[in-house]
Amino acid sequence: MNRCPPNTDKKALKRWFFIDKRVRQIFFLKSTSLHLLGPSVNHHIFEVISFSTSTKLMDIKSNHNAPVLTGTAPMNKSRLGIHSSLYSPPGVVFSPGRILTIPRRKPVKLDDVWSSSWLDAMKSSSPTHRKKAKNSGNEMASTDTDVAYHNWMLKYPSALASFEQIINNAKGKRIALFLDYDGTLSPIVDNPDCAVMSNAMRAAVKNVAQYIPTAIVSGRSRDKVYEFVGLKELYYAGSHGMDIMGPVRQGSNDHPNCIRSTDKQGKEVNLFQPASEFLPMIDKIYRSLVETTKSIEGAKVENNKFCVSVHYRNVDEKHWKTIAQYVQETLKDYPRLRLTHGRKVLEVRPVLDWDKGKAVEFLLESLGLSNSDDVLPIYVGDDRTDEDAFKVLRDGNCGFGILVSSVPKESKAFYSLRDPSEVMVFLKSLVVAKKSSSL
Ligand SMILES: O=P(O)(O)OC[C@H]1O[C@H](O[C@H]2O[C@H](CO)[C@@H](O)[C@H](O)[C@H]2O)[C@H](O)[C@@H](O)[C@@H]1O
Repeated sequence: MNRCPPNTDKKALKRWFFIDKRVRQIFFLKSTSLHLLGPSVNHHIFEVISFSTSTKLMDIKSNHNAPVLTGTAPMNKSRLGIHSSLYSPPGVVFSPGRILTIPRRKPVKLDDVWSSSWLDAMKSSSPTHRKKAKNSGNEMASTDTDVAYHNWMLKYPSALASFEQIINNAKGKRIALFLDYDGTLSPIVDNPDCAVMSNAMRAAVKNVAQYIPTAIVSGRSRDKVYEFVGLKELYYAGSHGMDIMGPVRQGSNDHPNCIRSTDKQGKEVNLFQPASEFLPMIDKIYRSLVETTKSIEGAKVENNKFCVSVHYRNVDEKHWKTIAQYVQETLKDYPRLRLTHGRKVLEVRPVLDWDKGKAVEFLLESLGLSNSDDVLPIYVGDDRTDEDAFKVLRDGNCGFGILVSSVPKESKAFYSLRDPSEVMVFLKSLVVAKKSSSL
């Protein structure tokens, strides 16, 4: 059943057909062979389907012409942390006769598959890359991108447009605010050393921290992010939450890796470093990665104390595969380290059950704000590592995440903000609400 919306002009008609075609293709894949393709493809499909309007999905779901799956299924990429994209998985062909064909491939070495999977992830973790890819196909003009973003916002409403709702939910509750740094408080820039925060943003963060307990939770080393933010009114968690400096609270934080320390102002604090035993290993792999990637123009390796970032933002795309291979080779000697993907960055970190979500729980406990119905934690972040925090809040049904993104992304957040400038408006609005006693 392929019903077209009535009274549409030519341009809208073309757009509708494109979206409809895309959703139908995906639905055929979903309805027949999802289990054969593995969780990463499942995620991919979920993401694409979230763009469609419910009316279109209803039309499509009523189509029972099941396709036939032939060929071999691609490798399950989920264990490599592959992110979904808006496009069909490479190698999957949708034939006009509704027969889904996955081409047979020559047997390949596992290593080759791994590096090409890494490459896929590197490409899909770059929103600008995805945008270029769409436009180069001439299938999706900018208006269509806008339509996609608009549809996405139905699922992740703007935290500014929904501000009144947020305030109503927060009435009578104590808010705790968690802020990611790069891409949230400072715009993404080519040189990670130059990701400074504007004075206006600094003032907004300082202001909000006067009314609401506020912590920065970053992938950067704690020292580095403190250098950028420079506000003593906040709590800081660096290295994706593996280095937390929080308040001292009697009877809490009795974790084995928690020690009393003093901050830069001489105040007594709790220092929690669950990955401290990895320090020599991280230092070693940092030096190896600097060495192995030095021949690749634009590559930059950053030591984030308990994790290492390998940046490829300034590397020509034709060398991305080489970077992936080098990092993969180096990691082979370190089974206790793993890799995650960020925004044009490969993140090497300890195999440890600790992430930004755990850091948020830890800080809430330190602040005496855990297990309390009258606390509303809000986490604002833009990256995949922030998803761990969004998930903790969503699953615990205790607060919510706000995803900062100018492109549609599947997320565990509840709300969205387009970019750091909207984050700043949101922070200022919280202050106004606090001052006017609306909160
Ligand atoms: O958790 P975050 O505070 O968001 O830190 C994540 C990574 O952010 C930085 O890299 C990103 O921002 C850079 C500056 O805009 C950009 O050049 C880079 O491409 C991005 O990936 C930081 O340099 C990394 O160490 C952090 O892990």
